[in-house]
Amino acid sequence: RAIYRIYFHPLSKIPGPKLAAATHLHEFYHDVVRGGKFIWEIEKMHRAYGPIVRINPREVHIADPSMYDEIYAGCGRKREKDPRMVSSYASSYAALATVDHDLHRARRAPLNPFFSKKAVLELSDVVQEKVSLLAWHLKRVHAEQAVFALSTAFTALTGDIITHYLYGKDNGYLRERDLVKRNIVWEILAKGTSACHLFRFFPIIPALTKALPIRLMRLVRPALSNVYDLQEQISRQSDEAVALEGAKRRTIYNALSDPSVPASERSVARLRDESFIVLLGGTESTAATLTLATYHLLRNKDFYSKLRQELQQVMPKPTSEANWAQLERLPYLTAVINEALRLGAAALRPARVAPTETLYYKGYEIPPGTPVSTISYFIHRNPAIFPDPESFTPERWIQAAERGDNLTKYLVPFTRGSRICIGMNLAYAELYMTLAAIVRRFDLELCETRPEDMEFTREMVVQRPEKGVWTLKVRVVGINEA
Ligand code: HEM
Repeated sequence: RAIYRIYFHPLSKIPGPKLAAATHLHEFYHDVVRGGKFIWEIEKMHRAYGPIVRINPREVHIADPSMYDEIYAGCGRKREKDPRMVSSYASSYAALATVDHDLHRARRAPLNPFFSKKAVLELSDVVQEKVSLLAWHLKRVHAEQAVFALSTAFTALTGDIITHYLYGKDNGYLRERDLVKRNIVWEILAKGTSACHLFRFFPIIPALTKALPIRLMRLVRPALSNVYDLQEQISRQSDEAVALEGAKRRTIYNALSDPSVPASERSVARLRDESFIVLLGGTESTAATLTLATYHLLRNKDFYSKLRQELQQVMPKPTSEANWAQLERLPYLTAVINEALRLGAAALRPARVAPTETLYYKGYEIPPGTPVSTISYFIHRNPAIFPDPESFTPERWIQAAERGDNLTKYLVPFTRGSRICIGMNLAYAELYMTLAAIVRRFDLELCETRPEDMEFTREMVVQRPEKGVWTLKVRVVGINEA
């Protein structure tokens, strides 16, 4: 089999190491055994073999932005997911994990209306309410002179916003004094995402786990109790949401269980998986981006004061409120957010499959049905596009705009095409409104946060440091009220 894969397989002409072409064990070792390290092997392969590499027996990785819109195509061109890749999400009925192009479109359709720019702007008050609660915590820890885990607070903020979208009622994470106490989502993200690579290689594990009753699973694998808690919570909240007759706002859950959705798509499994992914997807990445942005703003106080000065244009008083539509016109805030998305976005390998098209790249032919990927990390760290790529430099976006360069075409944290992140507009609203509210009013200082706590060394769908999750702690040293 290895001989066939290396010499006779349709991908045998694609450059790459023979070991990677012969066996999946190479990837298994680096991602499962070493824990999310295969991304660095891919980086080495590109250094040795150029922009197109066969990274395993069946997948091609291309680190060239000019191919991005071919791989992540939209406009009616069919793009499917790789069945082997989607099992890492352990939620096979969610749109995110749906392989087939047409079924994905059908599953995404009821969700779309909630995430258009107009819909997100109309729900600005939901975001604003949670941002105000975060401000309440900042005032509280200022009075107590306490160290504050801001990264955890961001997870509570985004978790509360997305549960409000899902069920019309938030989970109350921000209402707790101890922000971790009831936040199961935070716990799953902090401890559970390391299983993503194992699930990819052994999809039977999540499938079995879901097929068995939760009560039995609690006995078989007690270590996953937080996942079961969340599953039970989702079922409970789903029931409540349906019972919420005459709710002021239509929720995502109502839309998924609407009679206009085909009966086969209204199963408990479908609703549970979609809610689970929207909840996790809507919590982690935005909170991580807020964490990274704040970390860099605090490491360089010039960035912080420059941003505060700019914010005064739309927030004359420190307590003024501004929505995303007002804030997105501010070039420096936009540059800070772009830079945080460039450096901090999810590091997953979002493979796409063109089921009926042959793709061509520099004389190489990629047959239909081949998983092809580009990890955004490689585009975002390309020094020809972003000189000194590791440095957090908001000014690069301002200078590019002055030169008339459209640098944003290389910013792909949400991917593109038919499978682009559905929550992109909500993420932007959260990023703009939260950063603005913090920077305009609060003076913060970094504390108990080492550079290695914020370093990306492991890919677990999202970026992870060597140990645990990105952790940003601060002290509130001043509050501007006048
Ligand atoms: C900075 C914040 C965010 C980033 C960087 C991000 C990134 C991504 C990426 C890269 C994908 C594609 C994954 C793949 O191809 O396998 C994706 C999909 C998705 N994201 Fe996000 N995301 C963010 C925020 C959100 C938010 C706030 C939500 C809330 C609803 C969300 C929900 C989803 C869902 C449901 C999908 C699947 C879409 C589909 O397959 O049609 N994300 N996201």
